[in-house]
Amino acid sequence: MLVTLEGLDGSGKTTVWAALQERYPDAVFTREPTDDSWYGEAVYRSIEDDDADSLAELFLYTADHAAHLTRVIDPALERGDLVISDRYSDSRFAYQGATLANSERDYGLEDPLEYVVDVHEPFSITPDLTIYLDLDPETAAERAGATNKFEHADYLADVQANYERLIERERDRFVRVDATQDPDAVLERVETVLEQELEERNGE
Ligand SMILES: Nc1ncnc2c1ncn2[C@@H]1O[C@H](COP(=O)(O)OP(=O)(O)OP(=O)(O)O)[C@@H](O)[C@H]1O
Ligand SMILES: Cc1cn([C@H]2C[C@H](O)[C@@H](COP(=O)(O)O)O2)c(=O)[nH]c1=O
Repeated sequence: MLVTLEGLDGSGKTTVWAALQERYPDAVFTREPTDDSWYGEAVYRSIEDDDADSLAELFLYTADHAAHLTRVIDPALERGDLVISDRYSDSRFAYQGATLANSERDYGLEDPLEYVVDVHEPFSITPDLTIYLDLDPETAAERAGATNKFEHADYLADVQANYERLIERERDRFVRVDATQDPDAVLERVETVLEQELEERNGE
């Protein structure tokens, strides 16, 4: 089963992801951008470049995703492992959807979010469950510390709007968790959601 954690920068995904490792010692814990491949390194270079071309950046993230699927996700799912990823394709749909929409250059994309979804369609795997840590853009930017070009409230507001579009059309896959709660309460809620999903699947 593939479970993904999504949300704005600073919403607490990595905090939850790290805590879940104690609860699920046999699961495969992974993340995007990857932090153990040259594809991921290329993505981090782009994140640091305020003038990066938005379309090129989309394809760097997508290349990292493709290699991540081949190297980590596919084999783990084939073994029947539980996979928990800190960010996954919805991050691309929401973030690059917003970046492309706001780009100075006109790429001729009618609906950037749909374009990014379509790029993934032939080769990617849709998660079984996506936990969305819901936080307002201002608090998210504050918690994240505004250390990169994405961590600003006005940009994160556009990203949030894109996440809402994604949630609206896949209500069964997404579970929203209130990320304004204290970290223990957030973790407890995430664990409950995950347990319920695992029980349902085991009972099938
Ligand atoms: N529920 C919470 N309440 C208050 N602060 C939190 C909460 N969860 C995490 N934090 C703090 O917010 C900051 C960002 O948390 P974290 O790195 O887990 O977020 P993230 O969603 O993974 O961010 P990013 O996407 O930018 O990597 C950290 O300082 C963390 O300690
Ligand atoms: C996977 C992915 C990530 N991003 C952005 C979101 C963050 O600002 C950075 C780095 O991610 P981290 O969780 O803070 O380490 O990259 C993105 O724009 N598109 C993506 O697909």
